[in-house]
Amino acid sequence: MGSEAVKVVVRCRPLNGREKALGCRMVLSMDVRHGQCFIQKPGATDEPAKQFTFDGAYFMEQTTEEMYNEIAYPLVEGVTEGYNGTIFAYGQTGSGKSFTMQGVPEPAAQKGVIPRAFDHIFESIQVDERQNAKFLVRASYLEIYNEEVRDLLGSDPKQRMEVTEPEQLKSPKFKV
Ligand SMILES: Nc1ncnc2c1ncn2[C@@H]1O[C@H](COP(=O)(O)OP(=O)(O)OP(=O)(O)O)[C@@H](O)[C@H]1O
Repeated sequence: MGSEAVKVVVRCRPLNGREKALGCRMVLSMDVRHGQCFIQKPGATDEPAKQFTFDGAYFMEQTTEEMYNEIAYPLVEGVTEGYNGTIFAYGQTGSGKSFTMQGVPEPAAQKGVIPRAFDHIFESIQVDERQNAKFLVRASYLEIYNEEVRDLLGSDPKQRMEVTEPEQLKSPKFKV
């Protein structure tokens, strides 16, 4: 994978029970090695498939473990060396964002990006051999849904937070 500052990868989940019951068919295929997706219009076999290329492509059988090792690992490794890094999942409802980021405990290969990043960071801290090195790890867990912000670790995760921009700081700040 190249050395661009921003990388975009795509993941395809299997059809769910509801989609199968409705008789939906998979219209997507992938060339995983080249990060390419092909979308074939149903019933239009004479039309060429629409083709899209990403920095990475993950199809149904690929695990979060593979995704983490290829995409997130180098980024989190950079964070342990003092660089900033962001991973975010984007997609319509039910597309698999939580499955990828939070994951499921079983099978182990589908453990999510967030718990993997936590393990990775704390392992790096444990093996850091610098004398007197101190580490501060902070975590917050916010939901932004329909322009509304909620603190999911707050005493009332349903309480809506106000987004303000203090004049002095000139940077956005969340306030309850
Ligand atoms: N790669 C995958 N393999 C198997 N099942 C998956 C995969 N991705 C998602 N699923 C399943 O699809 C369903 C929807 O996924 P998920 O809840 O992660 O979607 P979401 O994008 O977080 O949705 P929402 O925006 O509504 O919260 C879940 O039942 C999840 O277990």
